[in-house]
Amino acid sequence: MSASRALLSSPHGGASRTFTRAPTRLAAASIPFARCGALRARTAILSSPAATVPVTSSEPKRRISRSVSDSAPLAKPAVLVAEKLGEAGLDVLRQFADVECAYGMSPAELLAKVAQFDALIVRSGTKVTREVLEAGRGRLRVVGRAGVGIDNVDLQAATEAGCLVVNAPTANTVAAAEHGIALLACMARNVSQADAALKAGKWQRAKYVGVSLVGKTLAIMGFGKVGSEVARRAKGLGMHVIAHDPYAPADKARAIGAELVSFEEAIAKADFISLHMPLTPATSKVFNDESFGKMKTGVRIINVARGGVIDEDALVRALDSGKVAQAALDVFTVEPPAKDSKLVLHENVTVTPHLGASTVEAQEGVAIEIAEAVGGALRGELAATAVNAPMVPAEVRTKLLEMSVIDCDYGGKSFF
Ligand SMILES: NC(=O)C1=CN([C@@H]2O[C@H](COP(=O)(O)OP(=O)(O)OC[C@H]3O[C@@H](n4cnc5c(N)ncnc54)[C@H](O)[C@@H]3O)[C@@H](O)[C@H]2O)C=CC1
Ligand SMILES: O=C(O)C(=O)COP(=O)(O)O
Repeated sequence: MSASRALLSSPHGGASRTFTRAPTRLAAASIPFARCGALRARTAILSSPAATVPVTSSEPKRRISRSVSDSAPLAKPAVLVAEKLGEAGLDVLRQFADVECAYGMSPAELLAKVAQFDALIVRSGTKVTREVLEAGRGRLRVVGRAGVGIDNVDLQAATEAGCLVVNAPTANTVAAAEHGIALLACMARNVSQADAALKAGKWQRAKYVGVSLVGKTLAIMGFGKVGSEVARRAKGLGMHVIAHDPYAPADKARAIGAELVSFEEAIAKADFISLHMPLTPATSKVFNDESFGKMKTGVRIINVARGGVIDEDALVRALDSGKVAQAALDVFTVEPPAKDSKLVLHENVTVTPHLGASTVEAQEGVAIEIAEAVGGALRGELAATAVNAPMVPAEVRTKLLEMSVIDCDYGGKSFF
């Protein structure tokens, strides 16, 4: 059985499982999905009509998670929320689960607790390691990442443990893009340095002459959801936007007025470079001594993606030499960074403590998005935002379910 199939069928089925299919659908029907508006479309599978209609005898008998029997006693699944989640999302979770919020746990506390839960919800501050997933083995079956980046979750270990990982990939896009633009503008005009100086009683107008954005070339590295929103906004500021993304379609870039170029061309031509790729083995430390060496002298760098895409020691060297004039960083290889971090303390560096997704609106959206995703995953539905199992569009899913009925009738095998 493939890993994804293993995830979608029950890895830990058995009589101890009392979260049964039909009752949880009733619970799902009581979730106030209507308030989720646009999120609903994006999580089509989780909230599709197929997901909320009562189970009928014609529906396929395969797959859905830990069915014991339709008459088995009901027990709500238990969900552990390890980092601050918006109230709206907690409300959604409480419709179908017993929810415990345990913010600020140490890794040891998380290890000790995780086995008592069916699902764990984290943001970027919790490392869901192999150890955590092993500790949860036997009960934990869903990890929800309330945000985009899943570099803090050991996906391989999750798959091996039969644990589905879902994220909330859309609700914080605009917040992250707006923060990128905020850092770009603040850096160019020395806002944080001038603010600190003035608060310290120094009126230093000559020291804090900035640079203009209009007419400058901005290279967007990673032209996905956030990168393309940054591009749109930068166009509005009169910047010339180029982008590098090995997987982005050229027509998507063209429609925004950005030109897709190679990595080398992007870093060589840019006055400003804004990073928006995920942290993966392929992107780890791609900004290093060699790549800084190929940039224009005086280039300015914004990072709202992940600290790990930059070799931070190399960036300090590039800042010290003047190769990089300024950097504006929301993310760091180790968070929080050391108090004596040369990078954070550098006078040409503007920093924020991983605030990209931290707007009221984004946090509410992310909380609802992840609560829906976790609910759907616990009900055994194909998750639209699964990151270690295939995503299946709602219309394709409907077709597959039809085929699955036929398949069940003729031999009992499942396509999922
Ligand atoms: N600071 C913060 O609070 C936030 C940070 N993020 C970070 O931003 C990243 C991007 O988020 P989204 O745009 O929503 O994700 P996305 O998946 O929509 O976009 C990522 C893009 O990067 C591209 N990419 C992959 N490998 C690449 C490479 N080697 N070079 C260039 N491009 C590459 C992909 O093709 C994709 O288009 C997330 O992975 C996360 O780490 C996201 C939201 C908030
Ligand atoms: O969504 C992301 O990738 C983020 O980096 C946001 O992180 P956070 O949920 O604010 O800890």
